[in-house]
Amino acid sequence: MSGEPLLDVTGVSKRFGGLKAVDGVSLKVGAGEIVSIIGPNGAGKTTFFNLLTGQLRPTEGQIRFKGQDITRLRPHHRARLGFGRTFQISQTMTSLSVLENAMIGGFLKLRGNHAAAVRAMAALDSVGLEAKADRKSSELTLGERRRLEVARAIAMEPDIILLDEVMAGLNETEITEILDLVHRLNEAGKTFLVIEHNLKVVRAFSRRVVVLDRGAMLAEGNAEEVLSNRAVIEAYLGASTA
Ligand SMILES: Nc1ncnc2c1ncn2[C@@H]1O[C@H](COP(=O)(O)OP(=O)(O)OP(=O)(O)O)[C@@H](O)[C@H]1O
Repeated sequence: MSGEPLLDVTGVSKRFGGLKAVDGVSLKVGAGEIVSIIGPNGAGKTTFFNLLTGQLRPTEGQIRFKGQDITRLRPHHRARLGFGRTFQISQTMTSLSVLENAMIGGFLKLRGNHAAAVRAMAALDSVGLEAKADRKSSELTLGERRRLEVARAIAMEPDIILLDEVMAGLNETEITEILDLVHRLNEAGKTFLVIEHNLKVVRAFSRRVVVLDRGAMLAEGNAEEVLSNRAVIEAYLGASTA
């Protein structure tokens, strides 16, 4: 990573009562990287994402983005600065059209339906869903719905996109489609931080992997190094497998 990192997290913790869900995590992400975050259930991955996007405030630590301290900024301010994330398409959103769903991302930065629709169409085009823009989202397959979630994040025109288990429940073909999509967007300059359970996907996704265990960073490095690390195997797959 040369120069100032895009995202610079220093000693961030989050306490829920007696539980330290995130415990002193530091992480730098450079522009153009794809970094995967793995770890057992309850390791603190989603809590860490929520600290980054502002849904939660850290108990300790600092988060800098594009050189600015954003630790106390609200989620919509962070989104305007260039943070995008996927959110699952909820039941109520499936009654909206594919285009309307994608427009939700555009509204964050733009005023007016027309501007948001133009940007949303461009986002749908980049995920290969432009031909389905007028369909109800409920008509989409699960794989298409995940691509729509990515389109909604892209419509926010973010610098960094946080993907929270976008592969869950997808078949091999759909996983390959999303992998190709992320790599294409990455080549076009987007940075990704990805929570992923499927280790085959993690290997295909990224050169750099971060492992969280009980809130703390257990290991960090390239995928092969990290996934063959004994402490990681024990934490992630259980001591018997190590
Ligand atoms: N709002 C909350 N209040 C209290 N405890 C919470 C809250 N959110 C998360 N936790 C706890 O914090 C810990 C970390 O949870 P988190 O969801 O971040 O883990 P995770 O690594 O994303 O897990 P999974 O892989 O199962 O999604 C868990 O013990 C969880 O029960």
